[in-house]
Amino acid sequence: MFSLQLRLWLHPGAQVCVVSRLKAHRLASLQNTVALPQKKTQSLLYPFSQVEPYLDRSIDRTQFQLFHPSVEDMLKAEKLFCSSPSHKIDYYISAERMDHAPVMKQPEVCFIGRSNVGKSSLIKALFSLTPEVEVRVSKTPGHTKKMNFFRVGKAFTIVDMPGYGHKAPKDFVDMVEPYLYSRKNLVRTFLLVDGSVGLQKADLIALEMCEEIRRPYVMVVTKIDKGTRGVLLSNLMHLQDAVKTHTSSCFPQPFLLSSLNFWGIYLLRCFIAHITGSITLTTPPTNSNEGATAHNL
Ligand SMILES: Nc1nc2c(ncn2[C@@H]2O[C@H](COP(=O)(O)OP(=O)(O)OP(=O)(O)O)[C@@H](O)[C@H]2O)c(=O)[nH]1
Ligand SMILES: [Mg+2]
Repeated sequence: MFSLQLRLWLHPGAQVCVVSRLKAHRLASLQNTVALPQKKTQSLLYPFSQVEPYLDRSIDRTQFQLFHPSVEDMLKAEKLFCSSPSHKIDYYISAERMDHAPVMKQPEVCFIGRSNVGKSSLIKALFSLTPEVEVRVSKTPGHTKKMNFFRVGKAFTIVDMPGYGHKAPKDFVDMVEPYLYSRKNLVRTFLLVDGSVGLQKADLIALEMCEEIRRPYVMVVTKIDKGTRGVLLSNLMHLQDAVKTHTSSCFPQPFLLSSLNFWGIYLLRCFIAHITGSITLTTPPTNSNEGATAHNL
């Protein structure tokens, strides 16, 4: 543990992160978490470890841990989320319609889900090492009204989408569907589901839409800090069942996350860095599906 910390300080680029970190949440950086007790670090880095002991023995754990990078790989990914003069992270532009969306060559990932599910909060947590990048969140559903594009240097773009369902913008479908169908550089869609309430009717419609589009997408279970563990487990099992029986383009591993506590943020940073072809993993993925990068999609 100690030697890892030492190596971190010797890591090139660490300086840049330190400056941004002064203002950021103390858990925003993986470098701070390695000093925590092992169990706490484990649940921050691999949140599935929080629910795993409560799963029935008959349940296969493999699908929950297909993407299970090393701490070194997560550190490599984290560097991408630190802004520097040669690697600028910024809010770029907002678009109300697909034909207003900027043409970009970098691989892109987008976040969709019901209004209030925590899309903007998740992006804010991803960018917490660069607090000067403003991502607006609100407890009022329907807050994000446009597609907001954030550039991560020359590596990739992250798009925050308006939510569907309650108080969704009227033009939600006209805005988001054409984007999901035709955006050329889109390498992955992240479909967020609230872990404290589970799959809702609107989520099932979104799932169906993603299946129709037939582009790779990934489920993210948000707000795992909220509600009881029993409720989370039952919602997770239901979701896994839906993914198994009703999907063919969905990555079998759901990403468990709390933007509030930073659980799962490091893992997701690493996954994004991997699928956009921005890092090479030292530990090869165990499943060919998620081994696909921006270059071979
Ligand atoms: N407990 C808890 N609350 C969260 C989490 N993520 C987001 N929230 C809260 O959920 C509310 C909605 O968050 P947003 O990130 O604005 O949700 P959104 O999906 O972007 O919503 P729209 O822009 O309206 O579509 C805010 O009050 C957040 O503080 C989480 O991981 N845990
Ligand atoms: Mg939002």
